[in-house]
Amino acid sequence: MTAESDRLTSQPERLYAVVPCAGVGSRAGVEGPKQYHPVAGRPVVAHTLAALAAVRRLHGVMVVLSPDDDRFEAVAPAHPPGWAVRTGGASRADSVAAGIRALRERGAAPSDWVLVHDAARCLIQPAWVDALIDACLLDPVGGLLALPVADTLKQSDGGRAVSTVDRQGKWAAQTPQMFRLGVLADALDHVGSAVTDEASAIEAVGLSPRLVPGHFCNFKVTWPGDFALADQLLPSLAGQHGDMSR
Ligand SMILES: Nc1ccn([C@@H]2O[C@H](COP(=O)(O)OP(=O)(O)OP(=O)(O)O)[C@@H](O)[C@H]2O)c(=O)n1
Ligand SMILES: C[C@](O)(CO)[C@H](O)COP(=O)(O)O
Repeated sequence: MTAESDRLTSQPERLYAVVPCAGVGSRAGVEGPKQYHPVAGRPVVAHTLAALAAVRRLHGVMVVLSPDDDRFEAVAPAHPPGWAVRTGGASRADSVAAGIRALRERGAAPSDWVLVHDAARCLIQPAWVDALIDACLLDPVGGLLALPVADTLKQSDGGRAVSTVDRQGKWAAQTPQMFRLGVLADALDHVGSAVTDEASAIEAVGLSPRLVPGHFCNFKVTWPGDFALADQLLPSLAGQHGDMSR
């Protein structure tokens, strides 16, 4: 750990990140898992980890890899030993639960905060993570970066629009998503593997996560065209860390 994180050990509650990095990227159309595909000169996950490493309030970043991952160490040689585990599961929720268990084994407490961030959201900027922390640190539940839906929403059937869905009050969830470690662990245990984000698990136990406006560039690399878009955006984002506006 760094001198900065040593200083933080005197704080009653610590903040940790869990980075699920065990997916296969079946929609991305590239060879191998998309988190290792290069964008702007580095693998996707290397950008993600560099941004999180610059968030000074994070005490540690736990990366969850697939059991057969043989690329991580070469891609992130500076990542602290013991802070990457090969216990990723069949679903994202399983991988996140494994990351939380690994944090517990390294001394994290139920009252500590955990910020879960997709390895595949490689455009994340430290200032956006800090904005989430600032908004959630005093919140009784925690919350997530998200964007109000800007487009008209269609319900489809067989490739045709059959109705228009009211977009009022609808937000698109991003990551990081920040909750108390113990509450999140129990919620994930309660809902099982099928939920696609942490907020879903928290909602399922009757709590309402805070929605913190994110940035449209914080998209998840999902489709083949997303690599080229990330390539173009990453260099220009690096210079404007403080700007959450669009
Ligand atoms: N079993 C899984 C599935 C996903 N993830 C991670 O969760 C994040 C978001 O998931 P997604 O974009 O759906 O990744 P993939 O499952 O890799 O992609 P796809 O659904 O296209 O196969 C990614 O960083 C991915 O590596 C994970 O750790 N474990
Ligand atoms: C967590 C997430 O990135 C929020 O948008 C998303 O839910 C992941 O979903 P996926 O089904 O793994 O793509």
